[in-house]
Amino acid sequence: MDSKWLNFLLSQLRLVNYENEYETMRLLFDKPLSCKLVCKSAQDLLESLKRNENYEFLLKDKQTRVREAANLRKEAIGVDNMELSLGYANRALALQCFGYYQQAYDDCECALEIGYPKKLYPKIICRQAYCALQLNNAELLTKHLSSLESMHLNENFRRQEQELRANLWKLQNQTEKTNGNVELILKNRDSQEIVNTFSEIGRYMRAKRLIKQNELIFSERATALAPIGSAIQLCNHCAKTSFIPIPCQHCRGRVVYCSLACLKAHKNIHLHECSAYQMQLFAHVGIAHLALRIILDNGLLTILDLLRNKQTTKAIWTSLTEGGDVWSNPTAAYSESLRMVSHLKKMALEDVKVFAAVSHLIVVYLSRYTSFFDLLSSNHRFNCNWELIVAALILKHIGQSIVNGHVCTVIRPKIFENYSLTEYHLLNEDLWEKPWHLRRGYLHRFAYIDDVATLNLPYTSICNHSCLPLFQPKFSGRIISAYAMRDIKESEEITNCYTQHSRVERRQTRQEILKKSYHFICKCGECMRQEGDDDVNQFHQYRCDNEKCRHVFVPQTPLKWWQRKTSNDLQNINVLCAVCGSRQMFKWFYDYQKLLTSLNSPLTRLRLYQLYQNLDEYLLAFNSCKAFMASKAVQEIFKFLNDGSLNEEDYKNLTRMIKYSLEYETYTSGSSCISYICEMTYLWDIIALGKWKYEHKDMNSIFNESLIVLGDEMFLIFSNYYKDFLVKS
Ligand SMILES: C[S@@+](CC[C@H](N)C(=O)[O-])C[C@H]1O[C@@H](n2cnc3c(N)ncnc32)[C@H](O)[C@@H]1O
Repeated sequence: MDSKWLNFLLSQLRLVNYENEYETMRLLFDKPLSCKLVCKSAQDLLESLKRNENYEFLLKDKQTRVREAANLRKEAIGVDNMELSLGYANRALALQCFGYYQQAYDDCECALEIGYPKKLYPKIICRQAYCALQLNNAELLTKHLSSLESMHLNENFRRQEQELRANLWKLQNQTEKTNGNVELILKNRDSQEIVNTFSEIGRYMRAKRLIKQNELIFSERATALAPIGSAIQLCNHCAKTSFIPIPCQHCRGRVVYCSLACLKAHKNIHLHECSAYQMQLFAHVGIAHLALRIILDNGLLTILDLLRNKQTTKAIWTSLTEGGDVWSNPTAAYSESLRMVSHLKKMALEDVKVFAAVSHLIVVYLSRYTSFFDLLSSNHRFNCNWELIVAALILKHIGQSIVNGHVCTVIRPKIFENYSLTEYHLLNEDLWEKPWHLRRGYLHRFAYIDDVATLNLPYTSICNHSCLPLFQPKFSGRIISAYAMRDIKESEEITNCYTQHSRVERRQTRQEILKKSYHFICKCGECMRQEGDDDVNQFHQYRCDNEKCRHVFVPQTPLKWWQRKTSNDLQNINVLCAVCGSRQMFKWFYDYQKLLTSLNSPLTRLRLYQLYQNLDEYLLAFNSCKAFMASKAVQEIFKFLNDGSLNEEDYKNLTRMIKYSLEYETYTSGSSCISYICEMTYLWDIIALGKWKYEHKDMNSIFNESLIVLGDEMFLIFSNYYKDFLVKS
């Protein structure tokens, strides 16, 4: 964030005691002179962001720009609308040939929308009609056939039209699928209830009846989401990660959608964000982006009716805060978000001031670059300071998101080298046999975990914390589903785990995080146990590498020393034997690490397997470091899988390493979690290639239990792979 602007703003914000969001933001909005100055400085900052962006874009050489433009399809520079529409139409054909009919259909729509040449209409309408047929959509097929009727068609298109018409009758009797099931699942909350303690602990969730292991406890659709990092692999509306992108025309493809339906559904939100994306504002504001989305996405505009009789700014604010009529409204979805807890009061004043500055900046942005405030004012009879209200709400939602925001963590394929927008994994022909069916030996490309978005989930957020998780979350786009990890008794509290759980992180570290970010001292069963760290320590047993000692010990700190990023960091590791006090040399680790960079040679791989086998001398029981080393080697060696250069010895050793990692995952986190599934992809590939035989009954139970946490599209990819290559092999 620009330090000159921030310093100036902080100097103007004379916050001595934090009272609430409204009073804090009033300090920036109420005094005319200072208000003018701070607005001007925010405006200058936004203009400079915009200038920098344009300048950087112009700096790129022409070739890069043309390539980017071609990738984005809709970039304004270098490509006119006609070229763009032909680009869409061509991509539609490619997608149609590949079997992505909905995506192909959407691309035809885009082409038509931006000026596809009239004389070529029969071609694109026939294409749409064909896709409609494949999608079993009789209504659309009828529509396109009737527009073809009024066109002059050459012999080829006339024949196509007749074939399509002959197929129409087959469709007309088919019943339409509905989304009723999804709606039902989202509303089904009958196994749990919410209790309010009216104390520090606040509200919590408890079971109303016995909930069985692996049972779905509840589902919730995020009211808002904000992409993490580069958004180009995430549909900004539904949060899917496997799709063929339709980018926004105006913000250089920084916002993409999985379908035209999502683009349209997100239109009223993006309307207020497009300019911000153009100037890359959201790259600077962190969690405040989610706060803004909570307001834009089914937020403030949905409750204007409830505010219509409030005559003053203060009256509006009062109704939105604790005890107010809108705040307490049991039916308004936005009220659920307003009721989430926030700890701004307990935070350092300096932090609150920075959040207030960012809230102010976003309001200046909305006011100068969008019509958001016109919309609010025109829908309200009285003259109120909406800028102040929105700034206070952004600050409120920032405070809430810090404590309640959920990270959407999913499995997805590793981004390919020289990645560009056209290389979305669904379009990568190396991977696919046909849509959603991978080629044999390619499942391990999905062994990556990524945080793709932050989500606002007011219902899930009611769950308090405990250090041993009770449910496993499944993220399918922006829908979270919570599955019981064990039987939950009637009246038992249904808790979530906000940190790393007690089998992978020690009590003190967990407690520090919870205190710092969530402002409470955890007294859960795990934290209160006398021998609280035994569960995690059992996975960190070493034999001292000092020849004179050789005792077994558990290091004090750092526990996961191998996670250091650079080799320099690794050299500075200071792990001491708890018995003799000598610093561990970890020669066995460094020798192993060195080999990881040259595994293209079978001899190096053989040497690595020997070193791996010798690890038991230093790493005891189920050891976290050994699991890390196994997983790392498997990852590296699998880079040579698809070019056929691995031999029988490799497969034997790989299988041994993968099984170790899987067992380690089962002991620490269980088999229904995405880190287990990542390790499992390697084993499935080995099985698919016929290099390891397994018991069908074992595999079936793994299949049923583990994949429960995969989002819908990943589930489809994994289950297709299972049916295509594992059941048959
Ligand atoms: C996501 S909210 C949980 C729901 C919250 N109790 C409510 O009333 O909305 C997180 C906050 O709840 C409180 N909390 C959660 N777990 C707790 C626990 N185990 N002990 C005490 N307070 C807890 C803390 O104030 C924490 O910052």
